[in-house]
Amino acid sequence: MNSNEIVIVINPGSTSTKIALYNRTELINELIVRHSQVDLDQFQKVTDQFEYRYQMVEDGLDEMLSKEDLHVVGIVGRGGIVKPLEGGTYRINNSFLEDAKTGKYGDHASNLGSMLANKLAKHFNLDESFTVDPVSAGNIWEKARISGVPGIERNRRGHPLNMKMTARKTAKQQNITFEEAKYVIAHLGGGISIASVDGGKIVDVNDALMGMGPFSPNRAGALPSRGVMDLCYSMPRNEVEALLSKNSGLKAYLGVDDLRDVFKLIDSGNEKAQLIYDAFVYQIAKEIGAYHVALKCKANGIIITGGIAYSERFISDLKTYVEKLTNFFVYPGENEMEALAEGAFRVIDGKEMALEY
Ligand SMILES: Nc1ncnc2c1ncn2[C@@H]1O[C@H](COP(=O)(O)OP(=O)(O)O)[C@@H](O)[C@H]1O
Ligand SMILES: CCCC(=O)OP(=O)(O)O
Repeated sequence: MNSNEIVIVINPGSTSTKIALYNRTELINELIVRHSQVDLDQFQKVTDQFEYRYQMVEDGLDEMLSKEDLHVVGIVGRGGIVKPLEGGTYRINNSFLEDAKTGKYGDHASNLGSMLANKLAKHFNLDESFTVDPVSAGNIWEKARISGVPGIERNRRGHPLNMKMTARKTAKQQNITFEEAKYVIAHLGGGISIASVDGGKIVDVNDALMGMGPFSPNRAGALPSRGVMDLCYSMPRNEVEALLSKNSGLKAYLGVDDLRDVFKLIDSGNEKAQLIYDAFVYQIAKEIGAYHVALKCKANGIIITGGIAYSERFISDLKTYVEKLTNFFVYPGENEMEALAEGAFRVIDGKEMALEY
C-alpha cells in the first residue's frame, strides 16, 4: 500500500474544527482551527457557520498539503444528528446533506462534518466523501427503543465513533475479539453518553443532547416530566431546547462548565459546588449500573473515556461506586479522528461496503 495515499479527516466541534491527514497506518499531520465566540455568535443556527468554517478549513488544508508529497484518496467528516441509523461507514449523499443542513433531527456542530467533507471532495476532485458512525448511529435493541409512550421513541444521539474505537482497543488489551466482548462505556465530555456494547455493536445508549442520562457540564440530562411541561408552557420551544442542551448542568448550578473549575470552587470551601459535584458523580455511576444490568451483569469491563476521564480525582470518586462490578478501564480524551480515518480506509480498500443513507 502506498504510504503517500491519505484521507483528510474533518471534525467540527462547538468552538473548533479539527483537521487531520492520515495514511493507512498513522497520523501524518493535524491542525486545529479555533473559532472565536464573537465570530460564531453571528450565526443563528450551527449549520449557518458552514461558509465561514469551510474557507478556514480549505485554506488550512491547502497550506498543510503544499508542504508534503501526498495523494488525497478520500475525505471523511464526523457525521451529525441525522435519522436513527445503523453503525458503519456511509457515503455522503444528498439526503444525508439535507437532513444535516436543515437540522431536522437536531442542530449540532457535527452536522457540519458531512457538509464540509462534501464540498472538500469537490475541491480535491473526488467523486465521493464519507462519514463514519454518525452521532445518531447504533444497533439499538428493539426493547431498548420503547419509551413507555407509543409514538415517543428513546433517542440515541451519542458518541459512537469514540465509543466503538475505544471498545476495540480495550478488547485488544484484554485479548478478546471486539465481536465477542461486552462493555459498558461512558463518554464523559461536554455531552455525556453511556452505552452497552455487545457483539461489536452499541445496543443501548442514552441521548447525550437532551432528556436522558446524567446531567453533563452544560446539559440537563433526564428530568421529571412535570418540570419540563412547566418550562414548555413558560417559554418558546427554541429557548427550552437551548436551556436543556446548552445552559443546564454544572454551568447552570455553578456558573462554570469545566470540571477543573468546579474543583477550584470545592477546594475554596464552596458547599454548593461539593453537593452538585457529588450529584454529578452519583448520576453517572447510577447510569453505568443500569447499562451493566442491561448486559445481565456480564460486561467484560467498564470503560471511561472523554475529556473528564483526564481527572484522576473524578475517576477515583466514580470508582467508589462502580469498581466492584467488573474490570475498570480509563482512556482519557477521544479517538474520533483515528476512527474516522480507519472507517474511510475500510471502504476505500474494499474491506467494507459503504452504506447508503
Ligand atoms: N484534566 C481535566 N480534569 C478535569 N476535567 C477535565 C480535564 N480535561 C478536560 N476536562 C473536562 O472535559 C470536558 C471536555 O471534554 P471533551 O471530551 O473535550 O468534550 P467535548 O469534545 O464534548 O467538548 C470539559 O468540560 C472539562 O470539564
Ligand atoms: C449530540 C450528541 C453528541 C455529542 O454530545 O457530542 P459533543 O459531546 O461533541 O457535543
